[in-house]
Amino acid sequence: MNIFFSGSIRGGRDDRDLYADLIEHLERHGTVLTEHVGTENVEQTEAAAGITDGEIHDQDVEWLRGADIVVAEVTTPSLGVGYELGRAAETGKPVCCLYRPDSAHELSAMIRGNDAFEVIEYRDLEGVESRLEEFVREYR
Ligand SMILES: O=c1[nH]c(=O)n([C@H]2C[C@H](O)[C@@H](COP(=O)(O)O)O2)cc1CO
Repeated sequence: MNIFFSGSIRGGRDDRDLYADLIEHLERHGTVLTEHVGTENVEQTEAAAGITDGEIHDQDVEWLRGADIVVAEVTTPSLGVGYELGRAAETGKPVCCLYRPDSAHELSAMIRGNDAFEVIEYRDLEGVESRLEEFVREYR
């Protein structure tokens, strides 16, 4: 199973460690196409490799097309994550959005208000693992 994991990069990296943990968890169930979202210094690595924003966009959309499911951590608001979710919604792929309500960020109505998205509210990794697993198993 191919999994597209979406998480904030230029929107802010406060949750980077959590993304890495979620990706590690998801990798037990399939291939995470966007492993770099959880890695340190992702932008510096892309810049050093001479990858342009256009290439980042096109590669991302290609991975999105090849994904069976989409899992997004949406607590840190990100234009890129919102864009990916909008495109995913158009394809009808299963989308799961993970949100921590005890954060300072209110979840957008464009995410919570889309009935096609499964929104899981949680506090920490331990509290979300089994629900995430349920979601993944549903589409395996
Ligand atoms: O360097 C990047 N590489 C990359 O893959 N992305 C994709 C994956 C993330 O799920 C999403 C993050 O968007 P943003 O950078 O606007 O927070 O966009 C985004 C960037 C930077 O915008």
